[in-house]
Amino acid sequence: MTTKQLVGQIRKKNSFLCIGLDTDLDKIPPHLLKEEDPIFSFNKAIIDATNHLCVAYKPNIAFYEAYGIKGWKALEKTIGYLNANYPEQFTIADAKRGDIGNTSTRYAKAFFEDLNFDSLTIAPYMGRDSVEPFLTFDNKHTILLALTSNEGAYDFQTEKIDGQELYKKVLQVSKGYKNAENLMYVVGATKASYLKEIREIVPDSFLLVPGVGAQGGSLKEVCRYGMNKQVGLLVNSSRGIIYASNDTDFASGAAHEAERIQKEMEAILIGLA
Ligand SMILES: O=C(O)c1cc(=O)[nH]c(=O)n1[C@@H]1O[C@H](COP(=O)(O)O)[C@@H](O)[C@H]1O
Repeated sequence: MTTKQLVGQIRKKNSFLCIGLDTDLDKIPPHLLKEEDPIFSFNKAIIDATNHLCVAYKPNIAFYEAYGIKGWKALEKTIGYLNANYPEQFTIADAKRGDIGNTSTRYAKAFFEDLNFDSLTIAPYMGRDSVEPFLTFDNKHTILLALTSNEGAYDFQTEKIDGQELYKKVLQVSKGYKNAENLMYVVGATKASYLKEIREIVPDSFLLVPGVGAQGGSLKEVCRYGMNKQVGLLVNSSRGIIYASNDTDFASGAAHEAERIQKEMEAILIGLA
């Protein structure tokens, strides 16, 4: 999907919500465990109930790898279902990969070609030659971790190197990578106070912002400094939406919570909030 198409969807739906499919067999409604593929059944019901309220889905790959071949099959079925039935949805494989160039190329093939995701999260730590292989794919997006939502972000990301915080260096240096127009960045919603300075470095890039909902980040705070002319934000909530209800009404419970966030987004977009 092109960035222009993504922006078109955001405008059409008045939503920049990304729903995280962090599907955990210990948390899904127990009646689904009798199904042949409980992970896929859960994801399908959530997607069918919420797709009109969001513009993106983000399966976190750890939740699938945790179940071995069964989990990987459920992931394949989920991305296949999204691409076949809701091709307007932007899909994010949250895998946080990145390795020497030769290996990164294989990761890129796995997620962009074999599974056909629109985008993939990548750790920037190994530098230019670990990131550039992902950037060579047309209309595929590489989402680089800049300033993450967790406490450990303060261990390295905010530390200064030659007078500049590491996360700022990641933003600045990566702008010079070949095909850098295919880059987006992760900034945690819990780090909203940093967004003004982040926007000074990457005014036009899309930001994936996880950390509202279960981690307590504020949507309003994120929008105040993070939004740009094309909106430029994908705000993710996983547990807060998909586990809003743990009963037979789980899909409508998820839709209800997604709608609550979408309405808040709509109010911000039309300037009421
Ligand atoms: O790359 C991510 O998506 C990510 C980066 C980050 O800084 N913080 C973060 O929480 N995430 C992911 O976003 C999701 C957040 O889930 P909830 O806290 O349940 O909404 C999880 O899949 C995390 O792995």
